[in-house]
Amino acid sequence: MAPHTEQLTRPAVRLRGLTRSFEGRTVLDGIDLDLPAGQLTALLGHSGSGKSTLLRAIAGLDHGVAGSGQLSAPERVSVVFQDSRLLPWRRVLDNVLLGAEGKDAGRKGREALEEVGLKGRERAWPGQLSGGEAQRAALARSLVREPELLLADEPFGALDALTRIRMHGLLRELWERHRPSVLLVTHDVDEAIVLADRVLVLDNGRIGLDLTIDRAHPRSYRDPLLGEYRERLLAALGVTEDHR
Ligand SMILES: Nc1ncnc2c1ncn2[C@@H]1O[C@H](COP(=O)(O)OP(=O)(O)OP(=O)(O)O)[C@@H](O)[C@H]1O
Repeated sequence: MAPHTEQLTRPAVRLRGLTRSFEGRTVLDGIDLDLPAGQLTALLGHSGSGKSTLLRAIAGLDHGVAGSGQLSAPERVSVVFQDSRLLPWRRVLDNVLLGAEGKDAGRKGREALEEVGLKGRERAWPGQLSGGEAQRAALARSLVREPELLLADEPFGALDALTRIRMHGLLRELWERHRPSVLLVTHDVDEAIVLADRVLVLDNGRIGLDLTIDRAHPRSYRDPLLGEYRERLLAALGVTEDHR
């Protein structure tokens, strides 16, 4: 393959035989996975199935955890968690700029805050933000680094239903504008279906289902054609009619 072709088709993340275990208990059991550059992928799985373990491995945040296998990921990676992790003693803009370098970092930080709808809140303290606003600031902080890969671990899990729906729109919008590869860990099947182009289910330490969601955006939660995907994902998660 010519070098430039390889460059174009090279996945952003490549895992081969990835294993991770804690105290002799295997959590990830030989995962093979490619995440193509620029794709928005969601990762579902039961509580304790290893979603965060996988995300932390890809982020390189799991030093000291026992494991093996091959893993390659881009250099510029941003991670967003369920809580915003803003430093309470720094103003919002200063939080966004933490670790950002270059003489135009300030301008980029202001632009990122404007993109997430926080223009005018640059000098606010994190304690003055609502939960949704704090997550917006966390997204702005991740954007400023212009990540090739955005890893998001249940970023909307602590938000109320209405705010969550707004944040879905924002994430999709930001993704369309910047096109990073995204791996979104979530418990919410509908969130996965509405946002992602591909949904993975982690089961018994492996990728149990790898589903392409072939519907145009923006998607509606009420789209009956999404129902079929929902059924398949719920079945893969072991949720049957009796459990609903
Ligand atoms: N640092 C650790 N030490 C010991 N065990 C751990 C550690 N981190 C994770 N585990 C265990 O590994 C398993 C997978 O945890 P992980 O947090 O990856 O699951 P998860 O799918 O993200 O769960 P949830 O959806 O509840 O957040 C769990 O049984 C957990 O107890």
